[in-house]
Formats: sequence, structure tokens, C-alpha cells
Amino acid sequence: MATGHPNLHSFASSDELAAQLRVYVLRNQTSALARHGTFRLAVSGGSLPTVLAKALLATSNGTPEDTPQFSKWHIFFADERAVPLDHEDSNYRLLNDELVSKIPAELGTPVIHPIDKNHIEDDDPQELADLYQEDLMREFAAKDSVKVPAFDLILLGCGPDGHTCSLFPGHALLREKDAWVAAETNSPKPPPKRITLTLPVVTHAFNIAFVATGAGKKDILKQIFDLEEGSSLPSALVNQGAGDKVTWFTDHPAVDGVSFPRRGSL
Ligand SMILES: O=C(O)[C@H](O)[C@@H](O)[C@H](O)[C@H](O)COP(=O)(O)O
Repeated sequence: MATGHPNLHSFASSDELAAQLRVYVLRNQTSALARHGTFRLAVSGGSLPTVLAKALLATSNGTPEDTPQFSKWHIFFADERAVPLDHEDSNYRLLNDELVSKIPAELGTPVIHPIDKNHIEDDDPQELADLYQEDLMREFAAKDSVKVPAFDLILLGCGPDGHTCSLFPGHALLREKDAWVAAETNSPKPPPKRITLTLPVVTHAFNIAFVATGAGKKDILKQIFDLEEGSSLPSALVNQGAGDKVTWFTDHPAVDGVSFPRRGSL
């Protein structure tokens, strides 16, 4: 059961947002390394990999708390399109182009867990979802004997319709209770075939952050935070399921008119 309310922060510039996202991610790294010696995070696509790269590739002040220890990171995908890894729609490719390929050698190399369409013979995303779930089981269940994997951190975007991961409004996947990873075959946003973490996995993470910026997010954030009608939107369901484990990184245009009490710096 979720406790507390999500934290919503609104920053004056993309530089400020990136700086605070860095502090937040590295704080989660420190806690994760203390818990189990690795940092297991999941990321989504959209603008997130670019913002994350800006945050993490900035110059460190030299302290352990401000240094990404990438060799201890396991990076998973919160969702992925069922396309080859070198396809322009691939979230793996996006993350690699924006962040992973630019990590300086002295910071180490993260272990990436791709959702690789080349591993399946036909075009069935369910097969891909099953394979990814097996990957998660190897990573989480064997070590921790858990029913639901607990990512140290999940970093998400929020679409203008309130979707997050590849969980779309009104879709039956929002009611999935058992699977860790699910297939979407008819996404309202192209490409239609996708793989996504399910809501129970997202809300079970130690922490969850959304990055949502720009005036184009204003209406949906108003619905998610202010209006009863927003309560069944996928991003709102993450808020409800995870409570104060959720932190939103926004900018001023995105929250213009959103009446939510907890704003400001972290
Ligand atoms: O798979 C997708 O279609 C996108 O990755 C999508 O889910 C994206 O994450 C959100 O729409 C937020 O996108 P922005 O962060 O770019 O606004």
C-alpha cells in the first residue's frame, strides 16, 4: 500500500533540472550500492535519455556521492519497441546514442539489458516479453527470492495522453497483476508492437521518477494532479500505487496552473 504523496518539483531551466536529477539519481545509486552492491535501474525512451545524459555526463566534483560508478550499474528498459536494436525506433539505440556511448572509460561500463527482437524468430512481442521477464528473473528472483522485482530506480516519461512506459489510458494491460513484463500489440502511438514493465513492477521499485517538461505537458499534469478524472491515467496510477516513492521533475511551463503543494528544489 502506498504511503504519502508524490513529490513534484519544477525547475526554472533545463540546466537546473539536470543538476537536480543528477543529485537524485546518484543518491539512489548510493543507497542501492549500500543495499546490494549494484544499482539496478530501468529507463524509458522519449526525451528521457537525453536529459539523463545531460545529468550524468556533467563533470563530477570528485566525491563518491557525485560520481556515477557505471561498472556497478545494470540498466534495464521500462519499455521498448519490438524493433531491431539498431532501428531508429529502438529505445536501446536511443539510450546508447545519447548516454552509454558517451560515458568516459574511467567511469566504467554499465551492463545493459536490451529487449532484443533478434532473439525471437517470429514477430510475436509476447515472446519478447517472456524472454525479458526471464532476464529479470535471473537478475532479481534468484538473488532475492522475490515475487515482484524491486528496481532501485525507474525513470519514466509521461506522454501528453498520460501514458507511461507503454501503458496507455484505458488499456487492459493496466489491470495486469501477475506478469512482470507484458506485450502491447496495438499501441495507439506508433510503433504498435511494444514490450513494457507492468504497473505492479513499476510501483514496487524503491523509487520512481518522472521527467516531464514543456507547455505540452501542462494539461495532462493538471489532470493527473488536480482532477478526479485524471485518476485512471497510467501516470496517475503510478502516483497512487507508489505514493511518496514518486518524484516528478518538471519545468515551470509544464506545471503552469497545476495546484500541487510540494514544489521547489529537492
Ligand atoms: O515509447 C514511446 O512512445 C515514448 O518513449 C513515450 O512513451 C515517451 O516516453 C513519452 O511520450 C514521453 O515523451 P517525452 O519525454 O519525449 O515527452
